Amino acid sequence: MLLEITDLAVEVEGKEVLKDIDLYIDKGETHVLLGPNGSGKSTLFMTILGFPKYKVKRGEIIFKGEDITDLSTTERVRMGIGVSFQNPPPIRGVKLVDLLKIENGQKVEEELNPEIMKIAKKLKFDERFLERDVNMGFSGGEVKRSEILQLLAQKPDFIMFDEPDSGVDIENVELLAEEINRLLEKDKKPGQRQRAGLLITHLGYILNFVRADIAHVLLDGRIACTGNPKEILEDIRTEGFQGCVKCFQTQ
Ligand SMILES: Nc1ncnc2c1ncn2[C@@H]1O[C@H](COP(=O)(O)OP(=O)(O)OP(=O)(O)O)[C@@H](O)[C@H]1O
Repeated sequence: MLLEITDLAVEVEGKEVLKDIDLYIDKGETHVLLGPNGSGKSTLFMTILGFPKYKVKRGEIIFKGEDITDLSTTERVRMGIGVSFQNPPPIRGVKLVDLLKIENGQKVEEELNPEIMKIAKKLKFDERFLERDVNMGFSGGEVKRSEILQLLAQKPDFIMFDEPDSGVDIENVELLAEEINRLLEKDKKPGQRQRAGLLITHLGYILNFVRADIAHVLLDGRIACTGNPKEILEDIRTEGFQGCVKCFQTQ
């Protein structure tokens, strides 16, 4: 198992935001996290990444067989955890090209790895764009594409995507999805994949292009439903999240 989360409870600024979270994600799997605003989806991401504000009150997080519950974010990233943020902050004074080199394990003095340059061009970034400071004045779609490009440079084994399709136009969603599929090794057979992903989506549009194996619905800080992504999305569309409450109550 790549990631094992058991009995997790998390507090943010003194408020219990997550409770009783059990989540198991194996290599080759793509999981989806659904749930209404404020249900705790981003909190779960931040906790897996180990941001100090998110205090683990109970439970543990095991990654690649190692207990990472008390490790720093830097150590977790080094072990192969990556994320594309919903609204990453601008970084004044740091050029995108230099960040990509660091994420790719290169020295800033070197030329950017030609493979990464090729992917950058596929994502519609030219050399001039890469010279810009990270996220400074980037459009919404450019931010999302830059997040995916950075992940492609970093090549983490466990990748979290926080609403990769929000605010992205149709053409660019397809482009992004193609690169997400590349990151998640969808071209290989499931048994041969080394990576796994966890994806937050509100409307599920991205799932028309990125195949997901399992969906979980977070309600009020708890996983209320787990199952087939298409069926769960359909349930939510027809019955709202209350449909999931029923499912939770009958468990
Ligand atoms: N830094 C913080 N300080 C105080 N409360 C917080 C903080 N971060 C998150 N919360 C609270 O935790 C709850 C869960 O927030 P979270 O951002 O995880 O939800 P979400 O499911 O990702 O929502 P959305 O779909 O709107 O992005 C909310 O009530 C939020 O106000």
